[in-house]
Amino acid sequence: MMAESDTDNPDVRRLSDWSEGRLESLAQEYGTPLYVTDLGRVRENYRRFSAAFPNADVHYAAKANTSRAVLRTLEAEDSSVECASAGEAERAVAAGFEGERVHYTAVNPPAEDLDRAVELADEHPGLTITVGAADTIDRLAERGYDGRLCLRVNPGVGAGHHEKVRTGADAKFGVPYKRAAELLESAANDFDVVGIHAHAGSGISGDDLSNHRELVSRMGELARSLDIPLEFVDVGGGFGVPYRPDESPLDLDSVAAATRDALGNIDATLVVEPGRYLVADAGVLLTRINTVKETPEITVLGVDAGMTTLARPALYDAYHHVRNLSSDAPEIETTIAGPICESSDTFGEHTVADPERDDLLAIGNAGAYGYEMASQYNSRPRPAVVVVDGDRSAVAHRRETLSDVLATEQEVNWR
Ligand SMILES: Cc1ncc(COP(=O)(O)O)c(C=O)c1O
Ligand SMILES: N[C@@H](CCCC[NH3+])C(=O)O
Repeated sequence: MMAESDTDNPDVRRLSDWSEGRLESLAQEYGTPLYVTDLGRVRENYRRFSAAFPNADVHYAAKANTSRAVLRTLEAEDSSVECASAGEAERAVAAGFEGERVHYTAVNPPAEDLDRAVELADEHPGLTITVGAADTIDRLAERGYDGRLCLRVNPGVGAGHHEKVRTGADAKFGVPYKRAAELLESAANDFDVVGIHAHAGSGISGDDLSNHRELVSRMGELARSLDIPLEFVDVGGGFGVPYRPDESPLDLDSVAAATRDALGNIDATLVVEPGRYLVADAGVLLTRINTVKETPEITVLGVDAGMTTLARPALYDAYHHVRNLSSDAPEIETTIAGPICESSDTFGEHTVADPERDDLLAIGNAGAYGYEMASQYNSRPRPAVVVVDGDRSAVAHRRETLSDVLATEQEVNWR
C-alpha cells in the first residue's frame, strides 16, 4: 500500500491506498477495461456507516452497484436493501435478502414491473412497496395488493453534486408534501401503511447539509401530524464521498447527529438509504493507454475505457481521480479520452506521471454508478468486473463480447 496524506483515515480510501502491484496483476490476468470491487472495503464502509447511525435501519440503495457479490456482502452485514425496480428486487432476493429487508421504490413503475413487484411481495412476505403517486396506489389496488405500503413524499428541498441528481424538489419524485397526510390516511383503509419516505438527492457534501436537515425536519413534522402509527420514517440517502484528493470525507457522526436533531421525537424507526457511500471507494476502473498524442494545446491520452464504461464524467462533468500505475516519473498535463465517437467521451484534464502507450491507469471511486451505468453505445461490449476480498479475486461479471451486443438483434426481412 502506498502512503498518502490521510491514508490512516478510515473514512476514506484514496486511489493511492490501493496496492499498485495487485491492480497491475489483476489487469494482466483479466484484461482492461476492468472494474475492481473490494468487498472488504464495502464491509468496512457499511460497519462505519451503521455505527454512526446506531438506532437507524440502513437500506443499501442497490442502484449504486447491484453485483451479487456486493449484495451478498451487505446482506451478511444485516443491511436491508432499497430497490429501484423489480429487477433490482429480484437481484436482492437472489442474493439472500428476506422479504422484510427488501423495499421496492420504483418511480412511475411500468406495468410489468409493478406486476412482478406484487408477485415478489407475495412470494417474499414482509417486502414493502413504496409509491410516489396516487395513481400507483390505485394500480396496486387493481392488482389486488393490500400489503405493506410506504409513501414517497416530495419534500420540496433537493441536494446533491449536480442538478441532474437533485430529486428532492423535482416534481417527478413523490407526492407533494401537502397532499401526503390525506393520501396516507385514505391508503390506510386498504393497505398496511408502514412508512413515509423522501430523498433529497445524491452526492451531498458537508457544505450542502442544510437541505438534508430541512428534509429530515419536514419528515419528522409529517410523521408527528399523522393519526396512523408508522413503523419507519425513511429520509433517503445521498451521503457524498470525496472524489478529489483534496476533498475531505463527510463527518458521519455530525451528519447523524444533525439528522436525529432535525427529525425530533418520533415514534418510528429512522431509515437511511446510502448507496454511493458504501461502494464508491470500494471500486476502481483500470484502463490502458493506447494512444499518446501531442497537440499544441495539451497531450491527449487515448484509453480503452470511455463514457460507455464510466458515464459519470460525460453525464455530470463528474471528476474521478486518475493515477498512472506504470510510472513514477514527473507528471504532465493531459486530457484523457475514450474510444467513443462523442466529444463528451472524456475523463477530463488530469496530471499524469509521464504517460506512455500501454501504461495502466487507475480511475478512482468507480464502485458507485460505474458498471451500473455502462452501455453498449458504438457497439462496445461492457467491461468485466472482478471482486477481491483479502487475497482472493473472482470474476463477478464476465467481459461482454460482440455476440452479447448483437444478442437481441432480429433479422427484418422486408423487401
Ligand atoms: C430513493 C433513493 N434512495 C437512495 C438513493 C441513494 O443515493 P446515494 O447513492 O447518493 O446514496 C437514491 C439515489 O439517489 C435514491 O433515488
Ligand atoms: N447516477 C448518479 C446518482 C444518481 C442516484 C440515483 N437517484 C451519479 O452517478 O452521481
